[in-house]
Amino acid sequence: MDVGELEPFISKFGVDVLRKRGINELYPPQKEAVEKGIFSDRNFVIAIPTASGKTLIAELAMVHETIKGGKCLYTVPLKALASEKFKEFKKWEEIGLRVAVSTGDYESKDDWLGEADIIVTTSEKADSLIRNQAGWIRNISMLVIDEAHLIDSARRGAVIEILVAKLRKINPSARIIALSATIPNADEIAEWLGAELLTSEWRPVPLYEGVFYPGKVLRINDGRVTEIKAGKSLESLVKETLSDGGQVLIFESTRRYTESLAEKLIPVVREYSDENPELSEDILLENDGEMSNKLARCVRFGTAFHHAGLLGYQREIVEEGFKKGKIKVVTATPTLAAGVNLPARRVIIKGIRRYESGIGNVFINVSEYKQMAGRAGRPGLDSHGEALIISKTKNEALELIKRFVMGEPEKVISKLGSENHLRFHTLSIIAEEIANSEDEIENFFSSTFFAHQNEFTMKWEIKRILLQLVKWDFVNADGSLVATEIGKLVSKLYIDPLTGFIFKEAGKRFSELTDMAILHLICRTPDMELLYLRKSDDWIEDEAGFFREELTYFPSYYSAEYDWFLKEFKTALMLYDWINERDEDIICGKYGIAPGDVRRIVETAEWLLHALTRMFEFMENPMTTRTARLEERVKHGVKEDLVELVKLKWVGRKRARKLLNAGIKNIEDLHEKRNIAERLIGRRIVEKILEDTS
Ligand SMILES: Nc1ncnc2c1ncn2[C@@H]1O[C@H](COP(=O)(O)OP(=O)(O)OP(=O)(O)O)[C@@H](O)[C@H]1O
Repeated sequence: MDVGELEPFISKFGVDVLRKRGINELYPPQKEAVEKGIFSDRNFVIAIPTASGKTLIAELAMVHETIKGGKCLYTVPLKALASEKFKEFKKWEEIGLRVAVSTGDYESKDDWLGEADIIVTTSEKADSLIRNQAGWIRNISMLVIDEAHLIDSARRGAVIEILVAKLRKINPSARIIALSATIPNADEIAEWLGAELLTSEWRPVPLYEGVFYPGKVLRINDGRVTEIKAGKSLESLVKETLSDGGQVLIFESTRRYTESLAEKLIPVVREYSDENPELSEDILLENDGEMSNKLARCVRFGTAFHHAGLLGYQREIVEEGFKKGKIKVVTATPTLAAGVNLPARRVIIKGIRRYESGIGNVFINVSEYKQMAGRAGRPGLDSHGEALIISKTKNEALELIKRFVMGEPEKVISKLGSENHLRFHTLSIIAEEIANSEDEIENFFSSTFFAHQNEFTMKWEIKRILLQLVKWDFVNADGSLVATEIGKLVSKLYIDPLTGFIFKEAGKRFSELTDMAILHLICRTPDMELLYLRKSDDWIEDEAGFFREELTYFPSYYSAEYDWFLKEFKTALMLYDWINERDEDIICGKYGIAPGDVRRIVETAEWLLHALTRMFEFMENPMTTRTARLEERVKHGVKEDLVELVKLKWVGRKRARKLLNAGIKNIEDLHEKRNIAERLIGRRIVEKILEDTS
């Protein structure tokens, strides 16, 4: 179908936008979506393979919707994906559509979004906007859920269901379009949404799947296995693709393996890659610790590793470098398959097992395998993509074929039933006055996917949770259910009610706490990501003993909570080192983590300190100024005297300290003493700082 045929729905100018992007013909599933009524007022579930043009189907529907005067909300699971989609959708501004992205702080209404036609955001942010009663939410006439199969995610899935249920309450006529990977029970999701189902196996680049064992590749085509001669090692597979002008993406099970493999492949890759001195230098822009240096060395010679320990800007450099062909091989943990669009001609799955504590090595899910394999093949560049699982022997290879290549992905199962999700969302629907009786709460949950999948009622769970919320003073149950003022605040802050309760109790009991005690307090909440305890972490106990008198809680050595407490304390101690300007590399070594972990935990701590400050403020606790100051220090990882300087982009804690020691306190000083600054932190960095502040 020529895109010209879309003119009645997206206007002539809309068609021009498509053509400018090089899109002249619709892909078969896109054509089917048009024929099935994507421009009608029906809901849709679109479950088709990766890169087969799902996003474009939603874009067309949204453009049509906004031309009709509607307003669209496009939700994604990750902040990084929101920016990616925002950049893509901005092309529609050419025809006058207003596109916006919002992933910022919770507890804001973002009123400026009222002006936008298409808003891209994470599911959590969308839910928080509803909680903060953003008026424009009522005008949303279309909700697009990207990666809807993530309803299955234990941590992030529940909010997707809640979002749908809330939007249906607020605006029953709003359309819903769910985009999903291919899953066996897409029909169940479609039934739940009362939606038209579109499934297809079509791919823009054909995908060959297979298994490698030394000397052979077994390729599966239409259920038949063909033996193909191959080299003896993973290196030979990489060489083969590179010598043919392709790129390789390799999945490994742990971060450590991705790093050592990327390094090991340098001698193979450098034969086929130009050196990338600038990219390599850029990797060290904000951090020059051990991991960053390792990555810089790899990137210089055309390989890279990609995992959650990298800093955000380093991940971007790797992704862009790979897309531009400067990086030929990326070794990644499975998180990359779920999040980023980074196709390669050959995908190699080396880590087909994952370590589960208490169980040992287990196979990954078939759906995870399919996500990874689906990354093979770059549209327009490769005639086909190839996904290969690495095995040691022919027997193992045959087993892997049966299990993964021929296997069916797992069904999507709702995770809303767990107590923490129910507690979190029950308070919110009471606070937002969506429900004010037990029956109404039950009725609300009955419109979720969980209720669609499960016959039993949630009556008893809801009763139990209500008792708890009343006991914590977040809900008043005299007559109809009403959220108390502090209960409303907890809901708007987007924290678990249990976190709210811990903060409230601390606010009642204490009017003076040390930095360490406050950091430990936030680490006691269920919203905090805790560090693991390693066998070599005996020293944590000694350190905890040292701070014993300051802490708000210190269980007995014999209690069941003691080990958990040590994890909380270890995390708090890491934050304490961070705000006292301990070297980041030393922190990483001391706690067994990478810079990306430090930043992730810091970001969570910052958010929780903000929530704590808001609650203390509400309770008129005198520690409010102290917790607010601590929030700033945690954000930048500095002692108090550096807070101003680190607000400049590219000025981290180390650079700021060097500058301050030389008497440079702000941007004016930097201009004045540019020569000194360049000597201290490097010419390129100073240039970047001045560029970004001019
Ligand atoms: N009809 C088309 N003709 C040419 N290119 C297209 C067409 N439709 C989509 N594309 C391009 O194909 C690429 C992948 O499309 P898109 O991102 O929509 O796939 P997707 O199914 O949403 O992928 P994912 O599963 O990763 O979310 C994009 O670069 C997009 O611009």
